[in-house]
Amino acid sequence: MTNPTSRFDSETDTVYSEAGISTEPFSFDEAVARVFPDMIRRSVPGYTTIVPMIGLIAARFARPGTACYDLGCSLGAVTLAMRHSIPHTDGRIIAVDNAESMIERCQHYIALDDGQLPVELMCADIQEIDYQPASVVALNFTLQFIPVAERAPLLNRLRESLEPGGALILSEKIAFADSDEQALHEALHRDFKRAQGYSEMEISRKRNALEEVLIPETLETHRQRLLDAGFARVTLWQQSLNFVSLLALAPEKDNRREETSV
Ligand SMILES: C[S@@+](CC[C@H](N)C(=O)[O-])C[C@H]1O[C@@H](n2cnc3c(N)ncnc32)[C@H](O)[C@@H]1O
Ligand SMILES: O=C(O)C(=O)C[C@]1(C(=O)O)C=C[C@@H](O)C=C1
Repeated sequence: MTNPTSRFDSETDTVYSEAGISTEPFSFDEAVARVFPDMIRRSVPGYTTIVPMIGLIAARFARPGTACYDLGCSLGAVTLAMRHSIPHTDGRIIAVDNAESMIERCQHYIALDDGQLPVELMCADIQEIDYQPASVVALNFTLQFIPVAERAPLLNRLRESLEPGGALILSEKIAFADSDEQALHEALHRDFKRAQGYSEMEISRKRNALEEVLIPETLETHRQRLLDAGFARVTLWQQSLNFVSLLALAPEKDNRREETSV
């Protein structure tokens, strides 16, 4: 299949250029949605590899008759990757985002797509919806925008909605406990953005805008939170600089159900 990240017709991201907008905190508004494919590709090292790989991972874990979630779906890149990799059509992908400008565009791309697996779009807060029995849940650079104290309750609920052996894919920008390592990764990420054509001003403005909006945590914090939520195995399957993706697997046997049934 073609890489879903190349399906989107995107304008060049000039949101933080001279001609662009100001010093407001970052938000997923109309201006961002319009340039989003270009913005995320040029800001997140590894993004164009991670998206089709999530399709492959979903194909291994998706079970007929269950839901696959794309949480914080933006324009639906992960939804399309899953839709074209999952071999069955008995089930559905539920794609959720609380930004109207994203969901409207996502709707457009799903309508253009010829995949057979049903897709349901929801404009909603992923913390507030009821979850259906699921075999795959993807959070591709979404949890980092949820307030830190609310991350564990959300992951606990997602773990509960997963079928035995189900998979949660968590991609995040991470922080480092060691200040020298943190500084090194920040410098390398800045180099990456510069190599993608962003100016010093664009890089600095976006950094300021994201300051209290995107809160990165360490890899260890993410790993421990997933284990605490009841995942049986957590494995790092991708890292590019300070951007990682983890695969967390629900236990094959649902211990909690067994405990309550005796
Ligand atoms: C970095 S983007 C995700 C990129 C996307 N998953 C992809 O692979 O292209 C983060 C998305 O999460 C959404 N988001 C943030 N907080 C949310 C929440 N509480 N509920 C639903 N969506 C949320 C934002 O609107 C945004 O579209
Ligand atoms: O950390 C940065 O500088 C980023 O630009 C990262 C990031 C992300 O990880 O979501 C932030 C906002 C946009 O959605 C695209 C990329």
